[in-house]
Amino acid sequence: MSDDVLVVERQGPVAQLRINRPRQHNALNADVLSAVDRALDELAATEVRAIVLTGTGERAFSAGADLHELAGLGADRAHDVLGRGQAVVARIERSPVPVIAAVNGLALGGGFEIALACTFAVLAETAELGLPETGLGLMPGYGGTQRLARRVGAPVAAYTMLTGERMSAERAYGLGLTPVPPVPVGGVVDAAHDLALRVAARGPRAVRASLEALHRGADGSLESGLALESALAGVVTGGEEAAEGIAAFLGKRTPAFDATRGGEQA
Ligand SMILES: CCCCCCCCCCCCC/C=C/C(=O)SCCNC(=O)CCNC(=O)[C@H](O)C(C)(C)COP(=O)(O)OP(=O)(O)OC[C@H]1O[C@@H](n2cnc3c(N)ncnc32)[C@H](O)[C@@H]1OP(=O)(O)O
Repeated sequence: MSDDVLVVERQGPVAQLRINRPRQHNALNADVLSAVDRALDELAATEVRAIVLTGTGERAFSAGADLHELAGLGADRAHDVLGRGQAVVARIERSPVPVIAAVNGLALGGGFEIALACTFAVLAETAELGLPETGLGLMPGYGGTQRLARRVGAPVAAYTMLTGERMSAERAYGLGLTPVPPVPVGGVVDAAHDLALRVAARGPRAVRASLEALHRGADGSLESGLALESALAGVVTGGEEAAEGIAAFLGKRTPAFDATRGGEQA
């Protein structure tokens, strides 16, 4: 399951997608985004429980949209490709299993926007995040204007977009853009995999339902989110997985979630 521009590897319950255009600092072109879309399709049919997304090398996670591809795009075509690109990024955000970005270096423009759409990110100490588009007469187009403002507030989002100033991994951690402290660049993929394995060891249907509540709840009011949470929590609590998890705790043993049937999909 690999295309040249995207390398897909399975390691037990965890899959790794690696953007593989190191000479262009892993710039995102149509081939990369289409390959990500295909990989998500293929992985949806498997029992994968977490996905790690990273880039080849230690210089860049991704330097953003491919500027060669952007050059000369007319407004209509740009609107079309933006829409397709946004759809792939939204798919990452709404993945039923967590997508963990292992940000192995520069994440600029669309590269930062993709990292923002991931469930969470592990940053290399050398990582720098930025939205340089306005300096090129462009603007963020893969959700950065919306997701960054929702994550850190409009003033920091505006400053990042309007100055193009990059933020360090430490600054991003301080802003809450990552739940874990930055790690040495040589260990960022391993750190993301370790996190993925921690998630993969938990109740898979409970994880999926928790993510579904988080994602779908973000779209509406607190009231509608609470109603969604109680509906999902009801199914999960009444399921075989919860029965196994509780029995394992009371029996002072490790839960065998793999042995539980899908039951009613949460
Ligand atoms: C499902 C279908 C979807 C279709 C999608 C099609 C595209 C649609 C576009 C939609 C747009 C959405 C919104 C997002 C916009 C952007 O992301 S705009 C780009 C923002 N990124 C940048 O501005 C970063 C540009 N790069 C740099 O600043 C520097 O390269 C660097 C990353 C800081 C590294 O510098 P340095 O180490 O000095 O290396 P360089 O010599 O500059 O680069 C090496 C080669 O890599 C090429 N390159 C680098 N970045 C890009 C890029 N973004 N696109 C294309 N190519 C890039 C660079 O040109 C060099 O190439 P050569 O000169 O041939 O060696």
